[in-house]
Amino acid sequence: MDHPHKKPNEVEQLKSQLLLKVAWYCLFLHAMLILVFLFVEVELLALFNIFSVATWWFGIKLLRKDYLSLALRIFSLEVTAHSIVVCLLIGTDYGFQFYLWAASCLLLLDIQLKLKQAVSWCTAIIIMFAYTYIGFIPSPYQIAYHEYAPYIHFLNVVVCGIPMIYTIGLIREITINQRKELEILAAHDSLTHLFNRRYALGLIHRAQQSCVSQKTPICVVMADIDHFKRVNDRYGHELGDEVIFRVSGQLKRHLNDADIGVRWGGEEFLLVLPNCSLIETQQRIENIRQAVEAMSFQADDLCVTMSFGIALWHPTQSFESVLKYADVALYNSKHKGRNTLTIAPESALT
Ligand SMILES: Nc1nc2c(ncn2[C@@H]2O[C@H](COP(=O)(O)OP(=O)(O)OP(=O)(O)O)[C@@H](O)[C@H]2O)c(=O)[nH]1
Repeated sequence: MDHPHKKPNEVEQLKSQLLLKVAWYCLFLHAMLILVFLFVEVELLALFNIFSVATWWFGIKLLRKDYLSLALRIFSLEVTAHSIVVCLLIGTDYGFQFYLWAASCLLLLDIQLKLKQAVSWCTAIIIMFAYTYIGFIPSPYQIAYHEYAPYIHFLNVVVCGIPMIYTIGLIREITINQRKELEILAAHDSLTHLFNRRYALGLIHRAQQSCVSQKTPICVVMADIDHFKRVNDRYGHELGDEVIFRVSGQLKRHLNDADIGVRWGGEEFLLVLPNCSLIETQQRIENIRQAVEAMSFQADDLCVTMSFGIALWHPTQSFESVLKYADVALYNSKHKGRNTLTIAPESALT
């Protein structure tokens, strides 16, 4: 069984890789801080930073083993505890309280944490940040080189700002990518990557309107793989799927950018060819027919052919009517013995 903290998908993998870089950056930062605190003679904090380096090291190990959520919680806890301890010891002059903002960002990246929980924790951390200005001064420590406090403060704000910008940027990137993926999934058939029926209807409508306004022809083609049931029965469903996939590949190869290729049903396809006359359509479909017939498969004796029904879409016709004409023409192709194309007689109307 999967560990509840184990990452589930590709997005999380990307997040994990990027976080690994941040974790290394933090590990080196804490290692540097050991020297800084020794230099300013706050040995207790130097000691705490050794503990921090060990925590980041452990977190990196967790990330490498794909325990992203657990690693994020440990990082966030470390950053929170560290900021509070530092502020308790040396006050807020040095700006270490800003690491509490970075801790919140880390928590927000943990998608296994429910939004309510994440927001509650982050709110608590930010309240703690605000409280450091009231309750954590004056500093009990007399620090050497106190005059450098504003510069360290400045540096800390910059260093903390990076994870914040980074987190928001990462969330933005993930959201954009996921939206693109969803759009593609919603528009396409998963086996053939042709448009699915529901999405294609809008495209077809727009293409037809554009052809009507430009007074250019548009053709509708129904295409169906011949005796496909036999392919499934004889060679199995898996090879049947491969046939559908390869046939779709041939269709796509012969379509232009403006054309619309749709998986209309199981082994049935709809092609809409804007700005294409009946003669041109006939020629292009004949090329597809020949290309499909010429395909070879692992099973040597398997020969795949397709039948087509072509209809010219007159501006006054509805989509339903032209589809019916193309469908009847396809039926006629099947009736004629298959592996052929038929033009709907209604196409001759002007
Ligand atoms: N492998 C596979 N088979 C499918 C898929 N979708 C539909 N089918 C099968 O396609 C077959 C279609 O058969 P029919 O409609 O009888 O038509 P046909 O055998 O192609 O005969 P004709 O159209 O008359 O040449 C059915 O057996 C369906 O189960 C699919 O996605 N994958």
